[in-house]
Amino acid sequence: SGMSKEERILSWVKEHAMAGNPQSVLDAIDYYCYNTEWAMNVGDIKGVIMDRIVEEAKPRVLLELGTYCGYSAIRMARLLPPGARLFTIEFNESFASIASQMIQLAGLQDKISILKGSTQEIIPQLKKKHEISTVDLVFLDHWKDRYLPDTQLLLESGLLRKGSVLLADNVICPGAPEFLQFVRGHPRFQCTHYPATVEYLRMRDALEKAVFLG
Ligand SMILES: O=C(c1ccccc1)c1ccc(O)c(O)c1[N+](=O)[O-]
Ligand SMILES: [Mg+2]
Repeated sequence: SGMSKEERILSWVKEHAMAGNPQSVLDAIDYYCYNTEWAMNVGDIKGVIMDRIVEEAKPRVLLELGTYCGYSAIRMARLLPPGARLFTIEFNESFASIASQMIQLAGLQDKISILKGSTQEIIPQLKKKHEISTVDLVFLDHWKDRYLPDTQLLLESGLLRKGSVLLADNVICPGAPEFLQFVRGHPRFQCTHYPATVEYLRMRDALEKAVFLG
């Protein structure tokens, strides 16, 4: 009974953002989560680091693991040129519904496709079902113990090409130690660590970028 936290965030955004203005949607989510209720959006501090990495990589096919309310999908898609596409996988039905409405409000529904289901079932289907050859950038932000198995699945599925960028949230907090050890020790990944803070808090966190060398 009653609204979920994610529904409360969505109604705040509907009241305070401007339709068709992605930045105003991001700002409204961040304002609510700084001032009213914490939520696990990547946020503005790590978001600015993400912006730079996406702008440098100029990806045309993006994959996100863990949509939640759509904040990071909107953050990345707002930077993309016409024709670029972002596919985002979400297991939780209510999160997917909230995200769909956020993305609609941002006016980015033509760039973003929400794929409902688990990463382990959807990743192997991407080539056939969504006519994807390889992905240029992957943002990992789902359950932290899935970062490593899903990275291995991406490799096995032939979805990474020379220069594909893996960008992982929360490698410090909550942490993804097995993923970090794997990519940092792997001869075909070039890793960069971006220290930051947990969204809306002062606690330390970081993004890790791992570029596949082919
Ligand atoms: O796991 C949590 C978590 C753990 C405990 C309590 C609340 C959230 C979390 C925290 C910050 C994140 O950026 C994030 O992506 C997640 N997550 O669930 O994927
Ligand atoms: Mg996160």
